[in-house]
Amino acid sequence: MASSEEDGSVEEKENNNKKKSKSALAIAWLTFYNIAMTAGWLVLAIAMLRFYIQKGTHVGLYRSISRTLKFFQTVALVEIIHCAVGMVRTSVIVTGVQVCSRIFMVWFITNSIKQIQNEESVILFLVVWTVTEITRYSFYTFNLLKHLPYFIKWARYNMFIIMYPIGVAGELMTIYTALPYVRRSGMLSVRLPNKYNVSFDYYIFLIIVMLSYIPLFPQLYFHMLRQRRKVLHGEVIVEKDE
Ligand SMILES: CCCCCCCCCCCCC[C@@H](O)CC(=O)SCCNC(=O)CCNC(=O)[C@H](O)C(C)(C)COP(=O)(O)OP(=O)(O)OC[C@H]1O[C@@H](n2cnc3c(N)ncnc32)[C@H](O)[C@@H]1OP(=O)(O)O
Repeated sequence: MASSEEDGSVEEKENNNKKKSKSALAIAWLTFYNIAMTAGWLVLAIAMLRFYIQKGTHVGLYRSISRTLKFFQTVALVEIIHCAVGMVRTSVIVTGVQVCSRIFMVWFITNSIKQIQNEESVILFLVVWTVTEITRYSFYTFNLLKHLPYFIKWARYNMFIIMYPIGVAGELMTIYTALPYVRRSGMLSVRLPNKYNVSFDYYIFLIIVMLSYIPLFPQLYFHMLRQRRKVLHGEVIVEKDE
């Protein structure tokens, strides 16, 4: 009896150790990930600033930073995995919408439609994304290291109030500007007749994407407002299953 109790406690200890080492591994990974992402977005910020100071114009800025932007924004897909495996306490859907809409903007809008790369709206969302991501990833890093300066916490849960709508405005204006080029070129569209008997109109798809901001964006915005109340004002929020 005593020995089986002992066995039980040894097993329990082992399980606890496993859990501990797993979470330590997760913390190590997240710390590395957040530091790398903070650095990546800082590199982007510096590159954009240098370009503008040297050239005195935003024309050509997107092209000069596009590789770095594509790399770091695409890597953010990992965040969906973080949520899916329970490494972070965030909804997969909320993160999925946030990350996929960014990936879509980068790869299927700005990267694919060269004519719009010098639009001011592109610079608008790029600047907003960059400021937001430097704040967000440094918030996660310092939080994991348990040395979170209040101004970073404050910035993380206040700046989005203004930044989110500005970023969304930049994205929507960019898609809107892209519409005539997409219509004229017929890019990424599949016309009938073809052997698979399917058709796809990228122009219509973009209009649907723009419309989908109406139901989706408020959900992300209200999610952040709830996070703000929880973190800054200590409110206990009962989340519905998302
Ligand atoms: C195929 C075509 C698709 C087209 C779809 C079109 C519709 C799109 C509509 C939406 C448009 C969005 C546009 C957007 O791109 C515009 C902008 O971004 S503008 C710039 C302003 N943006 C922001 O401020 C972004 C705000 N959003 C976010 O921060 C996140 O992305 C979000 C997932 C929305 C919220 O984050 P989260 O729920 O994680 O909140 P918290 O930060 O408070 O964290 C919660 C807990 O999780 C821990 N956590 C999360 N991630 C990490 C990490 N990487 N490392 C460590 N820890 C992490 C965090 O610490 C919290 O833990 P705890 O609760 O234990 O403290």
